[in-house]
Amino acid sequence: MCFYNNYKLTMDGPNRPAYQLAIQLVRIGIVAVVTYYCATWIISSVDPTSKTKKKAKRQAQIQLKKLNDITGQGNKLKLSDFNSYELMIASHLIAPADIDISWSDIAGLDAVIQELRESVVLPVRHRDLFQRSQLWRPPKGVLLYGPPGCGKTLIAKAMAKEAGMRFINLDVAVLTDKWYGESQKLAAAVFTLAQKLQPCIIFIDEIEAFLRIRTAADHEATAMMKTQFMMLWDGLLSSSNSSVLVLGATNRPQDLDKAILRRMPTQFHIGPPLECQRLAILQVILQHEQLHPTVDLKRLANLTAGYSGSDLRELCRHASIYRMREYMRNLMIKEGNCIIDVHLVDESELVISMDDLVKSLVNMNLSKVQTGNTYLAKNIDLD
Ligand SMILES: Nc1ncnc2c1ncn2[C@@H]1O[C@H](COP(=O)(O)OP(=O)(O)OP(=O)(O)O)[C@@H](O)[C@H]1O
Repeated sequence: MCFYNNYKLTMDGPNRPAYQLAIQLVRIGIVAVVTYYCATWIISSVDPTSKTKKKAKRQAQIQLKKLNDITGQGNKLKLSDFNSYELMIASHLIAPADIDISWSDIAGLDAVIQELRESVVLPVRHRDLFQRSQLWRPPKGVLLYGPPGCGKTLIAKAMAKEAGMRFINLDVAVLTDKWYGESQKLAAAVFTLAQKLQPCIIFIDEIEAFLRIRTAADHEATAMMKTQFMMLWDGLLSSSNSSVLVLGATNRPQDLDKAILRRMPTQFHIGPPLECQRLAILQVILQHEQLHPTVDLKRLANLTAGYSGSDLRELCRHASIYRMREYMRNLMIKEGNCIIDVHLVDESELVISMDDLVKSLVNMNLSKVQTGNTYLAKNIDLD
């Protein structure tokens, strides 16, 4: 008993503070973990971008998986290789296999296509050969400029597809995050992501909205972001082994900062289509449609001076809808309000006629005149 008491005294004596200390440490640990999770939860519920970030992460996951499905085993991309800013940008990623545009979908721009194939696509596809000379390397910046709806986005996508390049369709609104500091991190992420994914195109539509001439009225954060964007771009320019291309499209090249124009030495004007180009565009748009023998595309091309490719597409779409509506109207008169069996649809009655196209043209001209776009008001001889 005496021995036990002595033992307890000696063991409890020195051990007691250590035991207390251990208890304290465990308590501190628990409080730290609880505080961390509470703080994270509060920050994420207060941060209005947290939902967007989660959504972007999910989207990025899908896109990266798609890329992995077509990449070799050794080059698999892992979600953990990217930080949260890169994932925000990766949600705007398009894999070449997902691009449904090829050169054959673009009409009337053969000279531009030829030049882009030789200056950008070939050096990317035959990298080893073109690495031999500094002067053969593809440009790091290309600018497509011209009026809206004339094929700039089509060219960008077809180029990415043919060159097998990953395509970041940069949504500038993502970069202009109102949370100070975020914009710069996102701008940096655009380039680090592109480097990780190369060969890669960073496509910036309406680039003038983002990189317009710097003025004293610029917000400090915007000015810093622009400067940083240019610095990162310079890093790209000085790197000899990166296959990243910044491709900008604009309707207002005069609004672009001179420093940006200097970084995009290869520039192409995609102008309003001429008559022969309009004919080629109409042929491409209507290539899979059934046309009545009365359809005269040459005449239509002549009547559509001032129309962009996008206007021509709208014209054909409306004509096709008129045909469909007329068919439905006649059917309703004949059959009453019944559900139509698609197998019994008489295809010959859905053939687009010249009258449908001219009717669509007259209506479009009218709406253009009403909206002040009078250059399209060409008198149409309906006979
Ligand atoms: N050269 C063309 N060949 C075939 N289709 C064309 C052509 N140009 C335009 N189109 C049609 O017009 C649509 C819009 O073209 P696109 O988006 O490339 O224009 P854009 O120049 O990028 O316009 P924006 O400046 O408004 O972005 C295309 O989806 C296509 O249907």
